[in-house]
Amino acid sequence: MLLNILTLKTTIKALDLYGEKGNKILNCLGVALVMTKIGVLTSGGDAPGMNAVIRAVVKAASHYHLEVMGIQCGFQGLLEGKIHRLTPLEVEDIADRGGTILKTSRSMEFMEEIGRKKAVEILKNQGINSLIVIGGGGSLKGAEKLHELGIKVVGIPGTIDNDLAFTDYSIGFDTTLNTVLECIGKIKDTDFSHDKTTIVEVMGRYCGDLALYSALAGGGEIISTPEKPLDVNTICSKLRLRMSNGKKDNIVIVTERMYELQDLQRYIEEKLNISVRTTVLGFIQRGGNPSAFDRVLASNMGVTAVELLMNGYSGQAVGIKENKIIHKELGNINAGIADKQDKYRLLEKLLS
Ligand SMILES: Nc1ncnc2c1ncn2[C@@H]1O[C@H](COP(=O)(O)OP(=O)(O)O)[C@@H](O)[C@H]1O
Ligand SMILES: O=P(O)(O)OC[C@H]1O[C@](O)(COP(=O)(O)O)[C@@H](O)[C@@H]1O
Ligand SMILES: [Mg+2]
Repeated sequence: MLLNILTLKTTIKALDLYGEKGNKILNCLGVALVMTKIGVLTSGGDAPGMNAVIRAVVKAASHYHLEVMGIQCGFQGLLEGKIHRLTPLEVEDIADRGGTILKTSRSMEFMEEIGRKKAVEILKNQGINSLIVIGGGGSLKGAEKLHELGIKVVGIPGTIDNDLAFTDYSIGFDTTLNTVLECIGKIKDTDFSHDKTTIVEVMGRYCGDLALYSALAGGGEIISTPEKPLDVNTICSKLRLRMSNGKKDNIVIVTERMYELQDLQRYIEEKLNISVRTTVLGFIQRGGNPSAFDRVLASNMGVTAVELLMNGYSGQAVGIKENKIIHKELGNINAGIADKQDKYRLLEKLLS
């Protein structure tokens, strides 16, 4: 009997019937499914659109007659066995909600090999043989390590930072960009009224995309990013030039972690003899309803991840390149932040 099941499974795979049809055939014969339970977790900083991915995963799995187990609080929750079944009904109305219904964490315990081995044991005990990890670069590194330990894993980029070179967009980036632009628009109203200059600090960790795309969208005139940092004197000379051209209210967008903001503000005030204010946008940037773009992207990536697992893939990350959904080996994605020279060149033309 066992031999027959194995033969049947091999035939199903060879005929590319893995997935819905394959499971149905096995189901009819009363045989264990090819892939029964998929685990899903969100990890690292939350990002708008993570819920839309969870919905897509559960809905797609249900479409293919598979079960999804939601793992709460990221890798840490996995280590603590916080696992429950996610039904399609539970995820019916979550696509428009910010944050993550599964909650998330940064786990030190999972950084250690011993922690990861414990995680594998817990997954096996729960009968979870496939896992979808939604998170940023660190989370996808963790996913890769689980794959190396024998778990079938697919990663989905979910981070507001957009700091993963293998994909043009990570889920959450578009929503956050829109939030940044909305906030800057409000700051501009008051800056204009007072002929004031404001330094706006945006998130991004070590990636300047939120600052860069904000400026491209008309949100700010001077930007300083980890990829193209400006020293304080260059910021002052750019501001001086703009003021001599008659522009008295100016926005300077900087990526977090680059400056002591109080020092930067004081330096500009003293050097140019103007009044400067600083606004750190902070966690406002991470919350809020996901944009339509993020929701559609999330749906696309969530369904793709389920189908990849059904087709026997593991150790893959789903991404989007030139408007096409792609997948790439997790081991090959962490090459750092994408080169955005073309975008910086575009910006130069918009600011002159
Ligand atoms: N090199 C790594 N090996 C294993 N797990 C990792 C690694 N880097 C990060 N992780 C796990 O992923 C979690 C989230 O990573 P972090 O970098 O904080 O956020 P993000 O994934 O959103 O970029 C970490 O707290 C840790 O549990
Ligand atoms: O939530 P924390 O731990 O304060 O971390 C703040 C960091 O998280 C982010 O908001 C998102 O980063 P990740 O997606 O890599 O977790 C960064 O922009 C920021 O530097
Ligand atoms: Mg990150």
